Amino acid sequence: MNQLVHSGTVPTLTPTLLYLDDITVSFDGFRALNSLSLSIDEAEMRAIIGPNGAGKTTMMDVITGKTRPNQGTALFAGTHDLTALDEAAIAQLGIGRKFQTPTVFEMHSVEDNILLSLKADRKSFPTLFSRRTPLEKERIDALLERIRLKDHRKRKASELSHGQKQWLEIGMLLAQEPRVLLVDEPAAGMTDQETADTADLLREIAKTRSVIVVEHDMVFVKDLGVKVTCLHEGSVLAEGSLDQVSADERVIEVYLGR
Ligand SMILES: Nc1ncnc2c1ncn2[C@@H]1O[C@H](COP(=O)(O)OP(=O)(O)OP(=O)(O)O)[C@@H](O)[C@H]1O
Repeated sequence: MNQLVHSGTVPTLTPTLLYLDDITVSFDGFRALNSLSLSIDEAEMRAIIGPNGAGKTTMMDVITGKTRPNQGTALFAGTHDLTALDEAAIAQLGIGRKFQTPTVFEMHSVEDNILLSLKADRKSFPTLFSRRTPLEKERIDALLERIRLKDHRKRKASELSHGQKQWLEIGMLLAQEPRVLLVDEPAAGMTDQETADTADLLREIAKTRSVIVVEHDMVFVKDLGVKVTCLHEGSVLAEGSLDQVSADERVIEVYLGR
């Protein structure tokens, strides 16, 4: 959905999907988010960087309804007020979140993990033994291809490498057709090759969906090649290309170092 944004005197239509404005979250008086404003377009990938304690996780918690802000606006697709919805309702809207540690069904095969996610709205136990519809089979194949696990479909998830488990979980989230995917440090603990493949995977996903990636690995962020937002003390410190943000004196001071 497009959102009307007034730039100067001429209103223009921009495809804003996620709009945060003046978000503040206080924990016993300490502001984890301090008047944070940020907007993400439809099918945009954004990298969020910043020092420990900058508020990155708290921002994701606000978007997914885990934490309620004390003040501010959080709109999804121009109309849905995220501050008024619970986590389940927000997930239903199409906001998927991947935490840092992979959570897959270890004892099930790779393809059954995807199948369970396709059918997540039904009871999982009977569905594993029920026939796969041709449409389900087609979707599982497409997802396995996308997450680079087609040749591993029959293996137990527990046998996958750490990187492959991360991809599997991304595939499970994709099975739910999110409009935006929030991903927390996907490259942590991956080999160099897996890290490069993950950057490719996220770029492919971002052709049709928005992706927000929280990341500390600057090589990976460079590889993503997307707009970067640096948070500090709960607000946006700098925003732009990685080159612009990493040349910013304030970012160097609080995060990147000299
Ligand atoms: N439930 C809570 N109660 C009290 N303080 C909290 C709570 N959650 C977060 N904080 C504080 O809010 C600040 C922001 O934390 P947050 O986890 O959002 O930062 P971050 O940017 O994700 O950091 P990191 O890179 O270390 O994950 C930190 O100072 C943290 O200690």
